[in-house]
Amino acid sequence: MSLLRAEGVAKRFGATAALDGLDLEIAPGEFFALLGGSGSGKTTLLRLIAGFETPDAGRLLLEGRDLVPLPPHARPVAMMFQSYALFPHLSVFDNVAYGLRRAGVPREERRRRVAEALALVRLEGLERRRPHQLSGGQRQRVALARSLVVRPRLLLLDEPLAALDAGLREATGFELRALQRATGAGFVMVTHDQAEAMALADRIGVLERGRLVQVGPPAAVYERPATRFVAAFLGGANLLAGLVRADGGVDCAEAGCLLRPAAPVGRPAGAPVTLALRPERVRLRSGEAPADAVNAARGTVAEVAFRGELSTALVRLDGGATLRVSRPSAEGAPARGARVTLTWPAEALAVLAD
Ligand SMILES: Nc1ncnc2c1ncn2[C@@H]1O[C@H](COP(=O)(O)OP(=O)(O)OP(=O)(O)O)[C@@H](O)[C@H]1O
Repeated sequence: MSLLRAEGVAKRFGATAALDGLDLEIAPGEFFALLGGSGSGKTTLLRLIAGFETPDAGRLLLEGRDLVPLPPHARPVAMMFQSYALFPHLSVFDNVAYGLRRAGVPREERRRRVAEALALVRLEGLERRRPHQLSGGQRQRVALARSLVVRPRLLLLDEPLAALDAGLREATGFELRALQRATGAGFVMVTHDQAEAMALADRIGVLERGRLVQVGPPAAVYERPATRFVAAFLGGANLLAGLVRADGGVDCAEAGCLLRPAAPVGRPAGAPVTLALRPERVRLRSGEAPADAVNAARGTVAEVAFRGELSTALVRLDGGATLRVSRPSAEGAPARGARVTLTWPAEALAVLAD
């Protein structure tokens, strides 16, 4: 059975459809990341699952049980807010114990479970401190302990790493992953950071204007984006437009060559189609390709940007399109103005649905 099941969930605020008939299934123990731009409905979905909002239509089931009639505290769900929402006047211990006290858990058990939760997030010894006496990373861990101490079946995390320094984010991300495995709870994390979502989650879902436009394992969504929005949102794919030929190839004037994807295009001859091509799948070599090349375009290097491990080159193709090419900096950067040939494997071309 799925842990969480959302069926046709809709929520409007006045004229705004924050969620527009959303279907989603989360498996037990899954780490799921919801990605989307500002205002796409990410927080609204979390608030509906937690019970802070009521859906206008649709169903929300947790382990088969209807969540909607239950008040927030009766749901086996916890939510960690982006701001952490710690009580400033309470100690770390009392912040973490809060949910247990409200649920009427006896004092001894409360002590034991708070100690367990603080050990889980490695905060032993800081029980008596107040939130203002902690670092940002420690405050984040108090918020995590407070969410986990009630042993939720599902933990909702709204931008859990957003308030941390860049340096802390990676380490804290690994910790989140380990906590998720240790507790066995399902995690649903909201983020607008695509790299973070892909690094942490078993599956990601991309929200666009209140609809989930694609759901799948990070590598699958990244390699095979379904729409222009997903392609652009996840790491800036190159988009190439062309016309389908009778033999299944795609004439692409802006690339100045024939595109031949490995998978069937699935459109009739003469139909327009757009293909996505990831910058790191493009190979760059100096010199000219033959004029009738397939999956090989000629162009001139317009810009080169060093980005540490990788360098990105912008190559203006003779057909007019500009392609982003990224490759390990260790391979050496091409010179600006150099004539180059770009090639890519057929399976790197993903046909977009729109
Ligand atoms: N209480 C509310 N009253 C009116 N409009 C709201 C309310 N909550 C959300 N909205 C609107 O619903 C839409 C979705 O908002 P939501 O907060 O879910 O987006 P989000 O994806 O979490 O965005 P962000 O990344 O900026 O937090 C937005 O257009 C927002 O302005």
